[in-house]
Amino acid sequence: MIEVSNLVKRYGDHTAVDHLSFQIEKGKIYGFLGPNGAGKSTTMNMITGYIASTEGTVTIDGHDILEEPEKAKKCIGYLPEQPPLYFDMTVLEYMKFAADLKKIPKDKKKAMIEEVMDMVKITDMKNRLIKNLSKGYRQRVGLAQAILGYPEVIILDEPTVGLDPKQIIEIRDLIKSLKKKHTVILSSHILSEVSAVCDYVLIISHGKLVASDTPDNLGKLAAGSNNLNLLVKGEKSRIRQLLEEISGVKEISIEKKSDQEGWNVTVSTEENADIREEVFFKMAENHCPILEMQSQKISLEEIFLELTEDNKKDSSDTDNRIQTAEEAEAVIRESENMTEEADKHDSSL
Ligand SMILES: Nc1ncnc2c1ncn2[C@@H]1O[C@H](COP(=O)(O)OP(=O)(O)OP(=O)(O)O)[C@@H](O)[C@H]1O
Repeated sequence: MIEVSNLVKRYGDHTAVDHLSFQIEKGKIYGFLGPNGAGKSTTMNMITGYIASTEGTVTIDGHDILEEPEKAKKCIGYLPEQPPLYFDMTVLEYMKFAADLKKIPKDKKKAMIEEVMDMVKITDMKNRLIKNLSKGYRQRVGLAQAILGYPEVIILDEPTVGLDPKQIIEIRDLIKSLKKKHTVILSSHILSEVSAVCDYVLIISHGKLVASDTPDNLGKLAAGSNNLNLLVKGEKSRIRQLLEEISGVKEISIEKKSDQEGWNVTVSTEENADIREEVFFKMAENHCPILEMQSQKISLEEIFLELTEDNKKDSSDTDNRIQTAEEAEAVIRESENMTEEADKHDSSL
């Protein structure tokens, strides 16, 4: 569907996107994840033909975005980070304007606009000036123009930034529903967002692709290892010796906490090595009873932070935006009370 090959964007000496290559298949939701300044918007702007690449190519359904821009762009609906809205138009006027730009046939225009407005729930606001809408409704209008014409691919740059919790949930549900008929690419710097919505995640740091996989597989991808934590009774040296005999074991640490029976054992294993059963039988056969066993998976969050750590340290663009799921949730909780106020304000206008 989309093929990005060795894409590079340089601004003077600064390389914003550095030899990116990936493929996008039909009918999935892809998440472009990376810290601020990683190069997400620049990449999206090149995919959609908003800006030209320094090197590399983007083809959409076989059409090169620079050589056959009209044909390629016909397949794409784009919601940039700043929605391209005209504040002095009403929602309906803007939708008609967007439909004309997209050359939607006259006989289909009215029905399609009504259908799309209904889909993103802005029908009640159709006669309201865009400048009088809340941020959430403006975002929906931006989304409506991206969906208009039902392009095969819908590209959304940070679609939930600045929205309140209720609006975030609604927009996420809407994005998920788009998957039935469209391929969706969205960018975000919030990990919980991509793992909640996307089938496939591309992690970008310093303009480079540092990992790409399903959220599940990325979650399993340990940065070298997974840990198994045990509480075991028996002789310390014997426990160590037995564990050393198991293949896949990388490191063993054995400590005793004064207030408890048995040894606290942490075994770090190679990626994808599941040694739990072997540990259980070996310890049982050798009369070293296991009192507790817990396998510690490395979270997607830890992987994301590790893969993009340098970017966070170096980035001159780092601002006060939310970086982690915890921060996002704290903000969400804080702003929960504001949701109803915003809704009341909208319906009183
Ligand atoms: N027009 C430009 N001129 C010079 N540098 C630019 C320009 N646009 C972007 N950059 C730089 O390119 C890098 C990537 O920016 P980009 O906006 O693509 O990042 P991003 O991952 O989308 O971040 P954010 O989430 O903050 O938007 C940044 O260092 C940015 O300062």
